[in-house]
Amino acid sequence: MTRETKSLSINLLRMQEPESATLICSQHPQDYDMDFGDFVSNEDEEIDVEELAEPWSNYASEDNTRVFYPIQLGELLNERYLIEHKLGYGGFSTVWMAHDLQERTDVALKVMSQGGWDENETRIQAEIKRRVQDKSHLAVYLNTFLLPCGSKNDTYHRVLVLPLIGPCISWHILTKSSMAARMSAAQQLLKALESLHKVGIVHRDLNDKNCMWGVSSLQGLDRAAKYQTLGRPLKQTIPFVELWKPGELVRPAMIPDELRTADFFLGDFGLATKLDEPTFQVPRGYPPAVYCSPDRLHGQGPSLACDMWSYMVLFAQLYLDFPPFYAGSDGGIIADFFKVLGPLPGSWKGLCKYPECQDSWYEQSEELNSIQNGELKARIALRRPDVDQGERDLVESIMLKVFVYSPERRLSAIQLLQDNDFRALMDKYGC
Ligand SMILES: Nc1ncnc2c1ncn2[C@@H]1O[C@H](COP(=O)(O)OP(=O)(O)OP(=O)(O)O)[C@@H](O)[C@H]1O
Repeated sequence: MTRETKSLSINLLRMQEPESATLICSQHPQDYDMDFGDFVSNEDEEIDVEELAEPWSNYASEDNTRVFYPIQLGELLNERYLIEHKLGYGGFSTVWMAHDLQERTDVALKVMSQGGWDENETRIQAEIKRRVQDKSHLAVYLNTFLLPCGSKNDTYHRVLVLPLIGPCISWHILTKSSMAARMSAAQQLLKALESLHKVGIVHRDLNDKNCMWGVSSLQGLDRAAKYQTLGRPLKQTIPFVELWKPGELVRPAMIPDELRTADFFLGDFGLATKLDEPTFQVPRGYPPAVYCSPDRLHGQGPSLACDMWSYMVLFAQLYLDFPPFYAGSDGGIIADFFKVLGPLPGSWKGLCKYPECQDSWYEQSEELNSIQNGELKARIALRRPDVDQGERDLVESIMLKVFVYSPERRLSAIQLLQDNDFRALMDKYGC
């Protein structure tokens, strides 16, 4: 780190912690002020960072599209946001924990890749901020700004300043959470979807990574205490790429269970679209196969009903610990739809995205329907042997109101929130 950066960091610390900074600086200026985590010191640590951080190749691109913005811990963005830790990354961004020196609060900065990938998300989030009445379960930006890219004046990276939330849905968290907490999350997610759908916005990418619990505020903690809570950042200079500015790969923070709140949020609106959007404005893309509705996999366009299918996969995951359909079986996810829900509509034959689809999966038969209907029941019983048959029947009935091939016949978010079976299950868990 250069002398200039070091003195900037000391000044920043003074701004952040006016009471104690002078004293700490004079006591341990080197140990304390410059503490932005540890560089890897052996091969194991290097592997650790490589596995959990974004691939270094995301910082290099032959055609200059989708290039990530290199960032170092301790950097100050927009003269206001001090980068303190890493939170995660996606296909289009890195996400960092920063201390907002102006508001004296911690935020998440989603630093979008170059190449226009920010445009749809920013536009839709602005629309949500303007038009959605109840935004309490939607992770939308508080602010946005642009970072110029290198010496080129015409290129930039967009940054979305988001409320700090996380972690996302994972088996690890589900198995440690009460059923009441999981069902409350399912209800909050449905309310998030209802408020989006009311204004005609389709999310199009509902999956476990985009649904997150809240975190308690770290307000009042100095950086050392934050690192003690979230794990010290482990970092490595971005290797192999000739960068126009310094940058680091950083292992993401671990949000401890005690910090997780009962609030639940839907985020990542990168693929979201308005129903009345002209086709050229609709970004291409699908949710991961296990969350994707069968109509989309057979060439139909996005609709509110495709979000509802993805929602029901998440509801099932929250209830059963796992998504209800398996993409790994022979023939992929379509084979599993056939196994669980029976033959797909005959009119979809030949339209599937996947070449392994068999024509016989589209042939209607009463006998197959009755056998296959037992499969969902069996999967629920396998995953939830601890609950009584009455509750398992209720859950199956809820799932079958949305796991309907025809999008027109799927219950909407508003209908499901008012549905007697859904209400009965939520009431049982005090939601
Ligand atoms: N507000 C937030 N607070 C804490 N962590 C966040 C926040 N937003 C995103 N993250 C973390 O960063 C990761 C990447 O975010 P996000 O999915 O929005 O990025 P993306 O580039 O749009 O990804 P994708 O390729 O899935 O579209 C998330 O999985 C999550 O771990």
